[in-house]
Amino acid sequence: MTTSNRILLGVNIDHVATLRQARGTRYPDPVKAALDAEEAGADGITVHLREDRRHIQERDVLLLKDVLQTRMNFEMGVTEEMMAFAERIRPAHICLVPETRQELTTEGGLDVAGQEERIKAAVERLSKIGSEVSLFIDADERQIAASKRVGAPAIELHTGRYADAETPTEVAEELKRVADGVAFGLAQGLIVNAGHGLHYHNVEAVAAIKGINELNIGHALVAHALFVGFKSAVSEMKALILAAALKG
Ligand SMILES: CC(=O)[C@@H](O)[C@H](O)COP(=O)(O)O
Ligand SMILES: NCC(=O)COP(=O)(O)O
Repeated sequence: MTTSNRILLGVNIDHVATLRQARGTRYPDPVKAALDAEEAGADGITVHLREDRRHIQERDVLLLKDVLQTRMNFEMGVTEEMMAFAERIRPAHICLVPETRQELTTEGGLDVAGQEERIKAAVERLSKIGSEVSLFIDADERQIAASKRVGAPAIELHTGRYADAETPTEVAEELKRVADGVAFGLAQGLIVNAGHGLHYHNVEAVAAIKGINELNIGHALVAHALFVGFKSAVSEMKALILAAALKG
């Protein structure tokens, strides 16, 4: 199997909206952040419309749909409300994620293997609107094989455990888990993306894994943007991942 050195950067703008929602203001506008990200080299824009609306709002998604020059990756829980909204906006990409209201962040991957019929129905329904559907899962062969069986063309491997690993041994183990997941996903004929918890100090090892199509990165990028501006934060991240992919 041949794999290229090309790797894409999807910029997740959720946490620009988190700052706005903290005060109920009109600023900072995630739509402005998305346009700046595109100018700085983002290959796509990711938004997660959470059931509790803690950050991104419908208004953001509707505006982005009209103004993005690249493509939207719409992250959503598998609920009727979200399915109907996705059918209305028809994003280029949809990533199905697990969601619980109380969680601090997305704490693990979607259990595709444990609910194949339900996820298969969702993938079929969303594929009909022309969206490329991916499943946000742990780097686990059982979940990857199930993702293939339910007909998803793509997966996004959750890198949170790698990002949270503390000792060098844990980091190496978690990185290997992601790399093995990428290889297994590619062998199944899936498009393999990855993301969650990646930042300027841990991203290179993941970007160096051969065959990853896209990394979705948000929280660290928004945090860095506070100090260097959104465009610089995106272009620095893009340069890092491209260099790592070329070396890897
Ligand atoms: C699914 C995913 O990994 C991201 O969309 C992430 O969920 C965004 O941030 P929060 O989990 O903090 O809402
Ligand atoms: N799917 C992962 C994502 O979009 C970004 O996650 P994070 O960088 O905000 O942790």
